[in-house]
Amino acid sequence: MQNVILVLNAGSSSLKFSLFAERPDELALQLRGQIEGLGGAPHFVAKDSAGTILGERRWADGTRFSHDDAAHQLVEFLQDYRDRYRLTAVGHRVVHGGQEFSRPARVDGELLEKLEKLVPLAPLHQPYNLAPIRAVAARAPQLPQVACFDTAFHRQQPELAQLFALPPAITGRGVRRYGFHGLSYEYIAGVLPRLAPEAAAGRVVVAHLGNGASLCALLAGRSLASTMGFTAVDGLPMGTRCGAIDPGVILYLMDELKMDARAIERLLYKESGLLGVSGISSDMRELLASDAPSAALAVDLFVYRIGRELGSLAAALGGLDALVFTAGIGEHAATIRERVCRDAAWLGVELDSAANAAGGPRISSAASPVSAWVVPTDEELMIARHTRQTLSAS
Ligand SMILES: Nc1ncnc2c1ncn2[C@@H]1O[C@H](COP(=O)(O)OP(=O)(O)O)[C@@H](O)[C@H]1O
Ligand SMILES: CC(=O)OP(=O)(O)O
Ligand SMILES: [Mg+2]
Repeated sequence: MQNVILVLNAGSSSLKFSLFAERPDELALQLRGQIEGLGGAPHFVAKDSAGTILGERRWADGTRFSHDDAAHQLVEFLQDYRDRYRLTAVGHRVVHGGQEFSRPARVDGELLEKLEKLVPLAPLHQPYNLAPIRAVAARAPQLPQVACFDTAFHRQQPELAQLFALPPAITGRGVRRYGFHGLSYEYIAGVLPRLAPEAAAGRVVVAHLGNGASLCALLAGRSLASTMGFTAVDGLPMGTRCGAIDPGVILYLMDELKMDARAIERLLYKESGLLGVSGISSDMRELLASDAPSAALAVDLFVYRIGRELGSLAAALGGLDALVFTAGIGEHAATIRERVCRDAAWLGVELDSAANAAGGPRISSAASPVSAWVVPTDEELMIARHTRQTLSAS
Protein backbone atom coordinates (compact mmCIF):
# COMPACT_ATOMS: atom_id res chain seq x y z
CA MET A 1 0.00 0.00 0.00
CA GLN A 2 1.12 3.45 -0.89
CA ASN A 3 1.02 6.27 1.68
CA VAL A 4 -0.85 9.26 0.27
CA ILE A 5 -1.87 12.80 1.20
CA LEU A 6 -5.35 13.87 0.12
CA VAL A 7 -5.68 17.52 -0.85
CA LEU A 8 -9.04 19.30 -0.91
CA ASN A 9 -9.45 22.69 -2.55
CA ALA A 10 -12.97 24.00 -2.27
CA GLY A 11 -13.38 27.01 -4.55
CA SER A 12 -16.49 29.08 -4.97
CA SER A 13 -17.74 27.03 -7.91
CA SER A 14 -15.77 23.83 -7.63
CA LEU A 15 -14.30 21.16 -5.38
CA LYS A 16 -10.84 20.11 -6.53
CA PHE A 17 -9.03 17.11 -5.08
CA SER A 18 -5.70 15.34 -5.49
CA LEU A 19 -3.86 12.36 -4.07
CA PHE A 20 -0.09 12.67 -3.71
CA ALA A 21 2.10 9.66 -2.89
CA GLU A 22 4.72 10.38 -0.25
CA ARG A 23 8.12 9.46 -1.63
CA PRO A 24 11.29 10.19 0.36
CA ASP A 25 12.30 13.21 -1.71
CA GLU A 26 9.13 14.24 -3.56
CA LEU A 27 5.38 14.14 -3.69
CA ALA A 28 4.17 12.14 -6.68
CA LEU A 29 0.74 12.92 -8.05
CA GLN A 30 -1.42 9.77 -8.24
CA LEU A 31 -4.72 11.22 -9.33
CA ARG A 32 -6.55 14.49 -9.40
CA GLY A 33 -9.94 15.73 -10.31
CA GLN A 34 -12.70 18.16 -9.66
CA ILE A 35 -16.38 18.64 -9.49
CA GLU A 36 -16.95 21.96 -11.22
CA GLY A 37 -19.99 23.95 -12.23
CA LEU A 38 -21.57 23.59 -8.79
CA GLY A 39 -23.85 26.53 -9.51
CA GLY A 40 -25.12 25.32 -12.89
CA ALA A 41 -23.98 22.28 -14.81
CA PRO A 42 -22.09 19.95 -12.43
CA HIS A 43 -19.31 17.91 -13.99
CA PHE A 44 -17.13 15.38 -12.17
CA VAL A 45 -13.89 14.17 -13.66
CA ALA A 46 -10.88 12.37 -12.19
CA LYS A 47 -7.63 11.64 -14.01
CA ASP A 48 -4.40 9.86 -13.24
CA SER A 49 -1.07 11.66 -13.37
CA ALA A 50 -0.78 10.99 -17.13
CA GLY A 51 -4.17 12.60 -17.76
CA THR A 52 -6.07 9.37 -18.43
CA ILE A 53 -9.66 9.64 -17.30
CA LEU A 54 -10.44 7.41 -14.30
CA GLY A 55 -14.02 8.51 -13.83
CA GLU A 56 -16.39 11.08 -15.23
CA ARG A 57 -19.99 12.08 -14.69
CA ARG A 58 -22.20 14.95 -15.80
CA TRP A 59 -25.44 16.19 -14.38
CA ALA A 60 -28.13 18.08 -16.29
CA ASP A 61 -27.79 21.84 -16.53
CA GLY A 62 -29.62 23.45 -13.64
CA THR A 63 -29.03 20.49 -11.26
CA ARG A 64 -28.77 21.86 -7.74
CA PHE A 65 -25.45 20.55 -6.46
CA SER A 66 -24.03 21.65 -3.12
CA HIS A 67 -20.45 21.41 -1.88
CA ASP A 68 -21.68 18.55 0.35
CA ASP A 69 -23.04 16.66 -2.68
CA ALA A 70 -19.66 17.20 -4.32
CA ALA A 71 -17.86 15.75 -1.28
CA HIS A 72 -20.15 12.69 -1.34
CA GLN A 73 -19.39 12.13 -5.00
CA LEU A 74 -15.69 12.28 -4.16
CA VAL A 75 -15.94 9.81 -1.26
CA GLU A 76 -17.88 7.41 -3.49
CA PHE A 77 -15.22 7.64 -6.19
CA LEU A 78 -12.35 7.10 -3.74
CA GLN A 79 -13.91 3.84 -2.43
CA ASP A 80 -12.44 2.07 -5.47
CA TYR A 81 -8.92 2.97 -4.33
CA ARG A 82 -9.14 1.79 -0.72
CA ASP A 83 -6.90 -1.23 -1.30
CA ARG A 84 -4.21 0.72 -3.09
CA TYR A 85 -3.67 3.78 -0.93
CA ARG A 86 -3.28 4.44 2.77
CA LEU A 87 -4.31 7.96 3.73
CA THR A 88 -1.74 9.60 6.04
CA ALA A 89 -2.99 13.20 6.07
CA VAL A 90 -5.47 15.61 4.53
CA GLY A 91 -4.41 19.09 3.42
CA HIS A 92 -7.04 21.76 2.90
CA ARG A 93 -7.17 25.11 1.22
CA VAL A 94 -8.69 27.54 3.70
CA VAL A 95 -9.35 30.89 2.16
CA HIS A 96 -9.11 33.15 5.22
CA GLY A 97 -6.42 32.89 7.89
CA GLY A 98 -7.05 36.36 9.29
CA GLN A 99 -4.30 38.33 11.02
CA GLU A 100 -2.97 35.40 12.96
CA PHE A 101 -1.95 32.87 10.32
CA SER A 102 1.03 33.60 8.15
CA ARG A 103 1.79 29.91 7.63
CA PRO A 104 -0.15 26.63 7.44
CA ALA A 105 -1.41 25.13 10.70
CA ARG A 106 -2.31 21.68 11.96
CA VAL A 107 -6.02 21.36 12.61
CA ASP A 108 -7.39 20.96 16.13
CA GLY A 109 -10.54 22.11 17.89
CA GLU A 110 -9.08 25.47 18.84
CA LEU A 111 -7.96 26.22 15.29
CA LEU A 112 -11.38 25.33 13.91
CA GLU A 113 -13.02 27.73 16.35
CA LYS A 114 -10.73 30.55 15.25
CA LEU A 115 -11.35 29.83 11.58
CA GLU A 116 -15.09 29.70 12.14
CA LYS A 117 -14.94 33.31 13.33
CA LEU A 118 -13.59 34.32 9.93
CA VAL A 119 -16.63 32.99 8.04
CA PRO A 120 -18.19 36.50 7.70
CA LEU A 121 -14.96 37.63 5.98
CA ALA A 122 -15.24 34.98 3.27
CA PRO A 123 -18.86 33.82 3.13
CA LEU A 124 -18.46 32.28 -0.33
CA HIS A 125 -15.52 30.09 0.71
CA GLN A 126 -14.77 29.66 4.40
CA PRO A 127 -17.88 27.56 5.23
CA TYR A 128 -17.10 25.19 2.33
CA ASN A 129 -13.45 24.97 3.41
CA LEU A 130 -14.31 24.14 7.01
CA ALA A 131 -17.12 21.65 6.36
CA PRO A 132 -14.86 18.92 4.92
CA ILE A 133 -12.35 19.45 7.76
CA ARG A 134 -15.13 18.78 10.28
CA ALA A 135 -16.43 15.83 8.27
CA VAL A 136 -12.99 14.19 8.17
CA ALA A 137 -12.40 14.92 11.88
CA ALA A 138 -15.70 13.23 12.74
CA ARG A 139 -15.02 10.12 10.63
CA ALA A 140 -11.29 9.76 11.31
CA PRO A 141 -10.29 11.78 14.40
CA GLN A 142 -6.72 10.41 14.35
CA LEU A 143 -6.01 11.45 10.78
CA PRO A 144 -3.81 14.60 10.77
CA GLN A 145 -5.23 17.55 8.87
CA VAL A 146 -3.50 20.77 7.86
CA ALA A 147 -5.12 24.08 6.94
CA CYS A 148 -3.28 26.08 4.27
CA PHE A 149 -4.35 29.70 3.97
CA ASP A 150 -4.94 31.80 0.89
CA THR A 151 -4.06 34.89 2.91
CA ALA A 152 -0.75 33.65 4.37
CA PHE A 153 1.48 34.50 1.38
CA HIS A 154 0.37 38.14 1.53
CA ARG A 155 1.02 38.69 5.24
CA GLN A 156 4.54 39.88 4.42
CA GLN A 157 3.26 42.80 2.30
CA PRO A 158 4.43 46.24 3.43
CA GLU A 159 2.20 47.87 6.05
CA LEU A 160 0.97 50.53 3.60
CA ALA A 161 -0.26 47.90 1.15
CA GLN A 162 -2.36 46.32 3.93
CA LEU A 163 -3.80 49.51 5.36
CA PHE A 164 -7.21 51.12 4.76
CA ALA A 165 -7.53 54.86 5.34
CA LEU A 166 -9.74 54.31 8.39
CA PRO A 167 -9.20 55.26 12.04
CA PRO A 168 -7.09 52.89 14.17
CA ALA A 169 -10.16 51.99 16.25
CA ILE A 170 -11.39 50.17 13.13
CA THR A 171 -8.15 48.97 11.51
CA GLY A 172 -7.00 47.70 14.94
CA ARG A 173 -9.84 45.16 14.82
CA GLY A 174 -8.23 43.48 11.83
CA VAL A 175 -10.05 45.51 9.18
CA ARG A 176 -7.21 45.56 6.68
CA ARG A 177 -6.34 44.26 3.26
CA TYR A 178 -5.43 40.56 3.34
CA GLY A 179 -5.27 39.43 -0.28
CA PHE A 180 -6.21 35.92 -1.44
CA HIS A 181 -5.21 33.22 -3.98
CA GLY A 182 -1.94 33.15 -2.00
CA LEU A 183 -1.33 29.42 -2.54
CA SER A 184 -1.56 29.98 -6.27
CA TYR A 185 0.79 32.96 -6.18
CA GLU A 186 3.24 31.09 -3.97
CA TYR A 187 3.30 28.23 -6.47
CA ILE A 188 3.86 30.61 -9.42
CA ALA A 189 6.61 32.44 -7.51
CA GLY A 190 8.24 29.03 -7.03
CA VAL A 191 8.28 28.00 -10.70
CA LEU A 192 9.03 31.40 -12.25
CA PRO A 193 12.78 31.38 -11.51
CA ARG A 194 13.16 28.40 -13.87
CA LEU A 195 11.00 29.88 -16.64
CA ALA A 196 12.09 33.50 -16.49
CA PRO A 197 14.99 33.89 -14.07
CA GLU A 198 15.60 37.61 -14.61
CA ALA A 199 11.96 38.63 -14.39
CA ALA A 200 11.43 36.36 -11.38
CA ALA A 201 14.10 38.30 -9.50
CA GLY A 202 12.36 41.56 -10.46
CA ARG A 203 8.86 43.01 -10.90
CA VAL A 204 6.06 40.63 -11.88
CA VAL A 205 2.27 40.86 -11.93
CA VAL A 206 0.46 37.53 -11.79
CA ALA A 207 -3.14 37.46 -13.01
CA HIS A 208 -5.04 34.65 -11.32
CA LEU A 209 -8.18 34.66 -13.44
CA GLY A 210 -10.57 31.93 -12.34
CA ASN A 211 -14.11 32.08 -11.07
CA GLY A 212 -12.56 34.23 -8.38
CA ALA A 213 -10.02 36.59 -9.93
CA SER A 214 -7.23 38.76 -8.59
CA LEU A 215 -3.86 40.22 -9.50
CA CYS A 216 -0.75 40.08 -7.34
CA ALA A 217 2.40 42.18 -7.59
CA LEU A 218 5.49 40.09 -6.87
CA LEU A 219 8.79 41.77 -6.11
CA ALA A 220 11.62 39.22 -6.20
CA GLY A 221 9.06 36.48 -5.56
CA ARG A 222 7.42 38.11 -2.54
CA SER A 223 3.91 39.55 -2.44
CA LEU A 224 4.05 43.35 -2.55
CA ALA A 225 0.39 44.18 -3.20
CA SER A 226 -2.80 42.55 -4.47
CA THR A 227 -6.19 43.57 -5.78
CA MET A 228 -8.21 41.64 -3.21
CA GLY A 229 -8.62 43.25 0.19
CA PHE A 230 -10.44 42.54 3.45
CA THR A 231 -12.58 39.99 1.64
CA ALA A 232 -12.43 38.15 -1.67
CA VAL A 233 -15.08 40.44 -3.18
CA ASP A 234 -12.64 43.33 -3.79
CA GLY A 235 -10.58 44.11 -6.88
CA LEU A 236 -11.51 42.65 -10.27
CA PRO A 237 -15.03 41.75 -11.35
CA MET A 238 -15.36 37.95 -11.10
CA GLY A 239 -17.80 35.19 -12.04
CA THR A 240 -20.48 36.41 -9.63
CA ARG A 241 -18.62 39.01 -7.51
CA CYS A 242 -18.62 42.71 -8.30
CA GLY A 243 -15.00 43.55 -7.44
CA ALA A 244 -14.12 47.06 -6.29
CA ILE A 245 -17.06 49.44 -6.07
CA ASP A 246 -17.52 52.82 -4.47
CA PRO A 247 -18.53 52.16 -0.82
CA GLY A 248 -21.13 54.88 -1.35
CA VAL A 249 -23.06 52.35 -3.44
CA ILE A 250 -23.60 50.23 -0.30
CA LEU A 251 -25.05 53.22 1.55
CA TYR A 252 -27.32 53.95 -1.40
CA LEU A 253 -28.56 50.33 -1.45
CA MET A 254 -29.33 50.55 2.27
CA ASP A 255 -30.94 53.98 2.28
CA GLU A 256 -32.78 54.05 -1.00
CA LEU A 257 -33.45 50.37 -1.80
CA LYS A 258 -33.83 49.38 1.87
CA MET A 259 -31.58 46.37 1.38
CA ASP A 260 -30.21 44.71 4.52
CA ALA A 261 -26.75 43.20 4.96
CA ARG A 262 -27.75 39.74 3.73
CA ALA A 263 -29.43 41.11 0.61
CA ILE A 264 -26.38 43.25 -0.16
CA GLU A 265 -24.10 40.27 0.44
CA ARG A 266 -26.12 38.20 -2.02
CA LEU A 267 -25.99 40.97 -4.60
CA LEU A 268 -22.24 41.63 -4.30
CA TYR A 269 -21.06 38.01 -4.00
CA LYS A 270 -23.53 35.98 -6.03
CA GLU A 271 -25.46 38.18 -8.45
CA SER A 272 -22.83 40.55 -9.79
CA GLY A 273 -19.65 40.28 -11.86
CA LEU A 274 -19.83 38.45 -15.20
CA LEU A 275 -23.22 36.95 -14.28
CA GLY A 276 -24.70 40.25 -13.11
CA VAL A 277 -23.58 42.32 -16.09
CA SER A 278 -24.38 39.70 -18.74
CA GLY A 279 -27.55 38.34 -17.17
CA ILE A 280 -26.47 35.12 -18.89
CA SER A 281 -23.71 33.27 -17.07
CA SER A 282 -20.78 33.49 -14.68
CA ASP A 283 -18.85 31.09 -16.90
CA MET A 284 -16.36 32.77 -19.25
CA ARG A 285 -16.72 29.95 -21.79
CA GLU A 286 -20.44 30.66 -22.19
CA LEU A 287 -19.91 34.40 -22.48
CA LEU A 288 -17.24 34.01 -25.14
CA ALA A 289 -19.53 31.69 -27.10
CA SER A 290 -22.51 34.04 -26.85
CA ASP A 291 -23.33 36.79 -29.36
CA ALA A 292 -25.54 38.69 -26.91
CA PRO A 293 -24.41 42.33 -26.46
CA SER A 294 -24.67 41.94 -22.65
CA ALA A 295 -22.21 39.03 -22.76
CA ALA A 296 -19.76 41.18 -24.73
CA LEU A 297 -20.24 44.03 -22.24
CA ALA A 298 -19.43 41.75 -19.28
CA VAL A 299 -16.25 40.52 -21.00
CA ASP A 300 -15.29 44.09 -21.99
CA LEU A 301 -15.63 45.25 -18.38
CA PHE A 302 -13.59 42.29 -17.11
CA VAL A 303 -10.74 43.10 -19.51
CA TYR A 304 -10.96 46.86 -18.86
CA ARG A 305 -10.75 46.42 -15.08
CA ILE A 306 -7.76 44.09 -15.41
CA GLY A 307 -6.01 46.81 -17.42
CA ARG A 308 -6.75 49.45 -14.79
CA GLU A 309 -5.58 47.27 -11.89
CA LEU A 310 -2.51 46.13 -13.80
CA GLY A 311 -1.47 49.77 -14.14
CA SER A 312 -1.96 50.28 -10.41
CA LEU A 313 0.17 47.28 -9.46
CA ALA A 314 2.86 48.23 -11.97
CA ALA A 315 2.96 51.62 -10.21
CA ALA A 316 3.35 49.90 -6.83
CA LEU A 317 6.23 47.87 -8.31
CA GLY A 318 7.83 50.91 -9.98
CA GLY A 319 7.63 49.21 -13.39
CA LEU A 320 7.06 45.78 -14.84
CA ASP A 321 9.34 42.98 -16.03
CA ALA A 322 6.81 40.20 -16.62
CA LEU A 323 3.10 39.46 -16.71
CA VAL A 324 1.86 35.94 -15.90
CA PHE A 325 -1.58 34.46 -16.58
CA THR A 326 -2.96 31.57 -14.57
CA ALA A 327 -6.17 29.78 -13.33
CA GLY A 328 -9.18 28.73 -15.43
CA ILE A 329 -9.54 31.82 -17.61
CA GLY A 330 -5.86 32.79 -17.53
CA GLU A 331 -4.75 29.33 -18.63
CA HIS A 332 -7.43 28.60 -21.21
CA ALA A 333 -8.94 31.79 -22.64
CA ALA A 334 -6.42 32.92 -25.28
CA THR A 335 -8.69 35.73 -26.40
CA ILE A 336 -8.82 37.27 -22.90
CA ARG A 337 -5.02 37.06 -22.63
CA GLU A 338 -4.69 38.66 -26.05
CA ARG A 339 -6.93 41.58 -25.12
CA VAL A 340 -5.21 42.14 -21.76
CA CYS A 341 -1.79 42.10 -23.41
CA ARG A 342 -2.88 44.51 -26.17
CA ASP A 343 -4.19 46.94 -23.51
CA ALA A 344 -0.85 46.60 -21.71
CA ALA A 345 1.18 47.62 -24.78
CA TRP A 346 1.93 50.96 -23.06
CA LEU A 347 3.74 49.02 -20.31
CA GLY A 348 5.93 47.31 -22.89
CA VAL A 349 4.02 44.05 -23.42
CA GLU A 350 4.29 42.86 -27.04
CA LEU A 351 2.18 39.78 -27.72
CA ASP A 352 3.18 36.86 -29.94
CA SER A 353 -0.29 35.91 -31.20
CA ALA A 354 0.70 32.46 -32.44
CA ALA A 355 2.42 31.58 -29.17
CA ASN A 356 -0.61 32.86 -27.29
CA ALA A 357 -3.01 30.79 -29.38
CA ALA A 358 -0.79 27.77 -28.73
CA GLY A 359 -1.00 28.36 -24.96
CA GLY A 360 2.56 29.49 -24.20
CA PRO A 361 4.37 29.18 -21.91
CA ARG A 362 5.94 32.36 -23.32
CA ILE A 363 3.33 34.43 -25.18
CA SER A 364 5.30 37.65 -25.75
CA SER A 365 7.55 38.28 -28.73
CA ALA A 366 11.30 37.72 -28.37
CA ALA A 367 11.83 41.50 -28.52
CA SER A 368 9.10 42.38 -26.01
CA PRO A 369 10.53 44.59 -23.22
CA VAL A 370 8.09 42.96 -20.80
CA SER A 371 7.68 39.20 -21.14
CA ALA A 372 4.27 37.55 -20.82
CA TRP A 373 3.62 33.97 -19.76
CA VAL A 374 0.98 31.32 -19.23
CA VAL A 375 1.80 29.24 -16.16
CA PRO A 376 -0.74 26.62 -15.01
CA THR A 377 -1.16 27.02 -11.28
CA ASP A 378 -1.05 24.10 -8.85
CA GLU A 379 -2.62 25.07 -5.55
CA GLU A 380 -2.98 21.38 -4.69
CA LEU A 381 0.73 20.59 -4.95
CA MET A 382 1.45 23.64 -2.81
CA ILE A 383 -1.03 22.38 -0.20
CA ALA A 384 0.48 18.86 -0.26
CA ARG A 385 3.97 20.30 0.28
CA HIS A 386 2.78 22.49 3.15
CA THR A 387 0.90 19.57 4.69
CA ARG A 388 3.96 17.36 4.67
CA GLN A 389 6.24 20.12 6.00
CA THR A 390 3.83 21.19 8.73
CA LEU A 391 3.37 17.63 9.97
CA SER A 392 7.06 16.76 9.90
CA ALA A 393 7.82 19.95 11.85
CA SER A 394 5.18 19.23 14.52
N1 LIG B 1 -11.34 26.81 -22.24
C1 LIG B 1 -11.76 27.85 -21.52
N2 LIG B 1 -12.00 29.05 -22.11
C2 LIG B 1 -12.45 30.10 -21.40
N3 LIG B 1 -12.67 30.06 -20.07
C3 LIG B 1 -12.43 28.91 -19.43
C4 LIG B 1 -11.97 27.74 -20.10
N4 LIG B 1 -11.83 26.74 -19.19
C5 LIG B 1 -12.20 27.28 -18.00
N5 LIG B 1 -12.57 28.57 -18.13
C6 LIG B 1 -13.11 29.48 -17.12
O1 LIG B 1 -12.37 29.44 -15.91
C7 LIG B 1 -13.26 29.81 -14.83
C8 LIG B 1 -13.06 28.84 -13.67
O2 LIG B 1 -11.74 28.91 -13.24
P1 LIG B 1 -11.18 28.05 -12.01
O3 LIG B 1 -9.82 28.53 -11.73
O4 LIG B 1 -11.33 26.60 -12.32
O5 LIG B 1 -12.25 28.46 -10.90
P2 LIG B 1 -12.35 28.30 -9.32
O6 LIG B 1 -12.29 29.71 -8.82
O7 LIG B 1 -13.66 27.65 -9.06
O8 LIG B 1 -11.16 27.49 -8.85
C9 LIG B 1 -14.66 29.83 -15.41
O9 LIG B 1 -15.06 31.15 -15.69
C10 LIG B 1 -14.50 29.07 -16.72
O10 LIG B 1 -15.40 29.49 -17.69
C1 LIG C 1 -10.34 33.52 -2.95
C2 LIG C 1 -11.11 33.13 -4.16
O1 LIG C 1 -11.69 33.98 -4.81
O2 LIG C 1 -11.09 31.84 -4.51
P1 LIG C 1 -11.75 31.14 -5.81
O3 LIG C 1 -11.08 31.76 -6.98
O4 LIG C 1 -11.43 29.70 -5.67
O5 LIG C 1 -13.21 31.47 -5.77
MG1 LIG D 1 -9.77 28.77 -7.64
